[in-house]
Amino acid sequence: MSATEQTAAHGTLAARLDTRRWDRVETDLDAHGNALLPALLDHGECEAVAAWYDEDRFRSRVVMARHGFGRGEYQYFRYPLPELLQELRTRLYARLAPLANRWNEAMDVEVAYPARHEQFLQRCRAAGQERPTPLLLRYGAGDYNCLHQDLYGEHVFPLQVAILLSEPGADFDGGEFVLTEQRPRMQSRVDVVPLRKGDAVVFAVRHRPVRGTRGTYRVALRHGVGRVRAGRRLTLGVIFHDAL
Ligand SMILES: O=C(O)CCC(=O)C(=O)O
Ligand SMILES: [Fe+2]
Repeated sequence: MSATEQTAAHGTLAARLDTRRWDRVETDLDAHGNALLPALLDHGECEAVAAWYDEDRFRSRVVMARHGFGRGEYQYFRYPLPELLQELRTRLYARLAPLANRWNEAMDVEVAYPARHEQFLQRCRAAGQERPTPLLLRYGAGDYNCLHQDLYGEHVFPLQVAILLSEPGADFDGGEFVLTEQRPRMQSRVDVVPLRKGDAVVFAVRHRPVRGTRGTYRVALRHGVGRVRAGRRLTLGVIFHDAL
């Protein structure tokens, strides 16, 4: 079955996104700084996207060990993005922009995000952030991704999405997606997100607002991937701001 036929079997991406409980996604993001979107892609789509890794679709490749980022590698797509990825990026942005605006208001950040992704990309471009940031990551046995934040310039959209393309327990072991939160004057807290093949996680890029007894404060987040114990693990990363 082709990727297009698989999409038809699972409903169009637009229909799949429309039937999600976005109110619950927002509740989870507000409470935990991350939310699971189960089965965002079907297995056929995951395999098709994973196969892109060996195709000529990228502007650059990063070997993580060379930069102290961990072990494994990733590639940044070049424009134009593959249609499925372009559609994911545009549609997810539109769903998440209202929450991003609410978060900024809560954190007293005077940046408002436009309703459409293309309008936000124009703002990025005007500041020299023109290079696409969506990426495909590939890990083998022994690989991991150190805790980090995906910041690429002055303009930052506060949420991003990662989609697991491989099946834990079958394609790989270990390799858990983890998030840490650094709260002011407190010890760090960790959250492990139990992703299956095709599931996505939406998470805070850098900060999120937390309501305390004396008003709202800002918590700093970082994300990473624990050591892959065996097999191969691929992820599609959807970041909404472009890079310098
Ligand atoms: O491989 C992963 O699950 C993490 C990928 C990542 O760091 C990202 O999408 O920004
Ligand atoms: Fe990342």
